[in-house]
Amino acid sequence: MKRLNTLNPGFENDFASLMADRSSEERSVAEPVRAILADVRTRGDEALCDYTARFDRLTLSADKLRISAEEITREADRVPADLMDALKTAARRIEAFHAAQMPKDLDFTDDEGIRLGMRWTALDAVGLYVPGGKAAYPSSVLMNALPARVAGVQRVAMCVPSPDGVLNPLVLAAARLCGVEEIYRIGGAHAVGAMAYGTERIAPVDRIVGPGNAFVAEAKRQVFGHVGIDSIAGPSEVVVVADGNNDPRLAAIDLLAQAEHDEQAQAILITTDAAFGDAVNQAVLTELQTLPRTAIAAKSWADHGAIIVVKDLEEAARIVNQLAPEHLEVLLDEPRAFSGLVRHAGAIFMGRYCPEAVGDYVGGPNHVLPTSRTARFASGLSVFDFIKRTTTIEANEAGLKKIGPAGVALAQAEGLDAHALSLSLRLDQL
Ligand SMILES: NC(=O)c1ccc[n+]([C@@H]2O[C@H](COP(=O)([O-])OP(=O)(O)OC[C@H]3O[C@@H](n4cnc5c(N)ncnc54)[C@H](O)[C@@H]3O)[C@@H](O)[C@H]2O)c1
Ligand SMILES: N[C@H](CO)Cc1c[nH]c[nH+]1
Ligand SMILES: [Zn+2]
Repeated sequence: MKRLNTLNPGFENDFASLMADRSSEERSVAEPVRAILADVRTRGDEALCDYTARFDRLTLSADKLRISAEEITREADRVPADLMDALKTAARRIEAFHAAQMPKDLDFTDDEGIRLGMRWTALDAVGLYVPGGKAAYPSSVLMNALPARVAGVQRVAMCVPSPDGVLNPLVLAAARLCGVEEIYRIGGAHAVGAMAYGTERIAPVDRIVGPGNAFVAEAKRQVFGHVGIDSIAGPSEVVVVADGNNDPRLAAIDLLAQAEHDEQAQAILITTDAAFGDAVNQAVLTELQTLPRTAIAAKSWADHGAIIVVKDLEEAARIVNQLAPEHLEVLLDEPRAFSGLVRHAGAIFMGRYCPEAVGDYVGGPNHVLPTSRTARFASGLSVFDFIKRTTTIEANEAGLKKIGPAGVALAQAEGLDAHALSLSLRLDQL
């Protein structure tokens, strides 16, 4: 864990190295991922089976890549009723929030008599990545699949690894709840490659969405352009902004809630109170002694964790904006005022009773969020990742007469004579 204090002379250097930390890790997986993607493109299903044996310890033949309808039913039926109720509560809230996002088409005639429009169309085929290496993520099934369903996507395929061949009943129950039937038991970069390029058994999709580890995030980055992606939603991150008026244990647990996802996850505390920072660190070390996922969380905290002491909340906000974290938790009396200063964060959790875990499961907004400072330009998953726009222009003689001559002038200025003629020949007929 790094300790930083904005009053220390070396602060700028320390902070720069904290920010560089994320990108150096991404660079280290770029070459292995490139090789995996190239191999999947060349050898298709055979490569998928080889990588699944190597990384997930599961020997497969190509005809077993897809999880059968019988397996889905068998596993999903094993989920106890109370857990199904929890899943339905989450699904209801997530679906309602995403339904509220759906935009309206535009259709109007402007002052010059031209009818203009913009209509939204759902994508034909999307691929959902649901992580499953170090933990199972039924919640990510809901977060991926429900916006796709709300948007009206026709074909929804899903990849989820099953380490050692073990299927997760709740993951399959969540898929069934969302109407997802095309599910492949593969993960990692090779699953992303399969959905992007297609193989003998897996038809390619138009866009790949969903979170994953560094290999998955890098694979999505590399297939972008061939297919669309939502964002770089890699190893989890949280920045907790807290004054000294908090329970150090709660702040510590909130940091560990992200650290326990992955050794590469990053949890950062920013505080105006140095003594509180020390107390939180002590509480982290205490909690690590009993948390079941200690090995992962302790490595994340040791390698990527940080406590930054700032002189005031304005300084805290400036640092948050530079970090552009996936999640920002604001443990202050006036969280709304502070969040007004924040321009770059995937999602903000406001108030002492709104830990980030609310958003992971039952808040409603999506938990698939941009990491590695990409919240400077990217947003969390939403219905907008499953729809696209087409604009329309409709002009009659009167309209063309009004706006056509300006078009002719601009076409001639660009030296594009056929463009100019396309307009002027029609104008000449009027
Ligand atoms: N940003 C978000 O929105 C968000 C949401 C949920 C989870 N997450 C993150 O998703 C990740 C989930 O990671 P996970 O590991 O549990 O599941 P995962 O499915 O993302 O990754 C597991 C797969 O990675 C591949 N893999 C493992 N080691 C490899 C290697 N050395 N070379 C190539 N491929 C390899 C394997 O195929 C394995 O099945 C965590 O980092 C978590 O923080 C992010
Ligand atoms: N915090 C993760 C996003 O970084 C999402 C998640 C799912 N389950 C638990 N947490
Ligand atoms: Zn989480």
